[in-house]
Amino acid sequence: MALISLEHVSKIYPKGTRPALDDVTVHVDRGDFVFLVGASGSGKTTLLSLLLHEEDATSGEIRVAGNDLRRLVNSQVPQYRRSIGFVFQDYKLLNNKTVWQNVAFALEVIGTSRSTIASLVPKVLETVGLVGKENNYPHELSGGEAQRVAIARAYVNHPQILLADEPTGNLDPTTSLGIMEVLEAINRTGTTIVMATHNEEIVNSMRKRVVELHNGRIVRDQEHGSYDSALFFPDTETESKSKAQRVVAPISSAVTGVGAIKAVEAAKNMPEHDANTLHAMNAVVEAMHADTDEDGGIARLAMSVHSGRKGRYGETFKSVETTMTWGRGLDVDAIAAQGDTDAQARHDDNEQDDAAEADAGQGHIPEVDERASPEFGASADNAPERDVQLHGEQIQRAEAEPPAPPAPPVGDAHGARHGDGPATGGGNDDGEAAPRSTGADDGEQENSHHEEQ
Ligand SMILES: Nc1ncnc2c1ncn2[C@@H]1O[C@H](COP(=O)(O)OP(=O)(O)OP(=O)(O)O)[C@@H](O)[C@H]1O
Repeated sequence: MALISLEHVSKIYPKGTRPALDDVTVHVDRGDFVFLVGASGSGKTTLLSLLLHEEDATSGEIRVAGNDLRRLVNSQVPQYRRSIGFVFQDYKLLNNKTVWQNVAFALEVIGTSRSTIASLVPKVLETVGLVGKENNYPHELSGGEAQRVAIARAYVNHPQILLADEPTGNLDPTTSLGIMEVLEAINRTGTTIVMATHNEEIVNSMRKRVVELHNGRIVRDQEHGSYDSALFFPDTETESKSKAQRVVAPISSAVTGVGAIKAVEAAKNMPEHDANTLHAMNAVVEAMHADTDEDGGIARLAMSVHSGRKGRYGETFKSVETTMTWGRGLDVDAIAAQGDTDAQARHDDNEQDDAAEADAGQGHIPEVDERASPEFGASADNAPERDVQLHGEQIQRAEAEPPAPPAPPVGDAHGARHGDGPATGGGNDDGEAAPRSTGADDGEQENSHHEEQ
């Protein structure tokens, strides 16, 4: 039985001109790690919002851990959300609380005893590499540290599902690597992760399952996908280099040096659930120490980061300020001002180019990287035209034409592969009581995930 199951789900917002999600069928098994990719506006956040029950589907059926979300009454929603951890691009930390208090708060709101909180919080902070930052307030943290607090808070009660919406969207590549290591370790302990991302390099390196949305429809569901398979292995030389990288596998982490946790003693005298959570936390620590990067995803990502990959991926590793044009946390005014400056610079350049072309007698052909630069937007919509792989078919996108129309959704086909039919009955599908918290209902988060921190 799938842990998460969407059957013919559509979502039309009141002011929407088209469905944000259009007949989406997808199943996620327990323990999966799924990347949700797609251009801005393709429906990734909407899908996560439906899973969190922040929004209701217009039609279709959603079941999460045995809960039929259509039948969830308001009073059940907080309890439901406690079985799901979520992490957002802009962290959503409580600004008037320290790192320690932010994580502790997620436990306080579900009635965890003080002694258990006192035991758990240091361990989860150790797990995510934040020892020494316990008393810092959010404004005294780097972006990577803030995101690790958010992950600690989302994970402190060991949810069976972790949803992440662009968790590395505001972070530089090296910091993102540390975040991915933590998420990977959490996933290895059995937590199912669904992560929406625009980050090509992460998706390409990790080679987890990739579900791609286009205009609200699923156009790709690939077991070990990349952001764009045709791009990632454009030729055999690149592929063989990649294989060589996998053998080297050095891991540089922002979260190494975490000490092993002696769980057994600490778990004595704890309520059963708290003890389970502590054990789960230890499992994450062990997973990170075990260095069992079995499929080499973290190693590949580390190699990409440290090699400062150039060429087609060059834009990915420019500084975050110049690449993350989709980032919600960016200063729009500054970008607009920069745009004016850039426009003037382009105007000046064009005048020079025109003069040069007149001399040379040939047209100006823009470089690929130039068109992918921030002035054009680095989103998939504006990415350089290229061959794309949809449903195993090679589709040639014509230069300067709009993106190819979406292929028919593959949700049904995938459902046949993953689907076990809709869950029946209430409660978790494994018969366990739902884990109690993730900080999902910690007041600030419940309001809206568009809220500014
Ligand atoms: N509250 C809303 N009301 C009306 N339309 C909405 C609302 N939220 C999202 N939409 C629309 O639904 C579509 C899908 O948006 P969504 O935020 O899910 O996309 P996304 O893939 O997450 O995009 P991004 O990568 O930019 O975050 C878009 O056309 C968007 O304008």
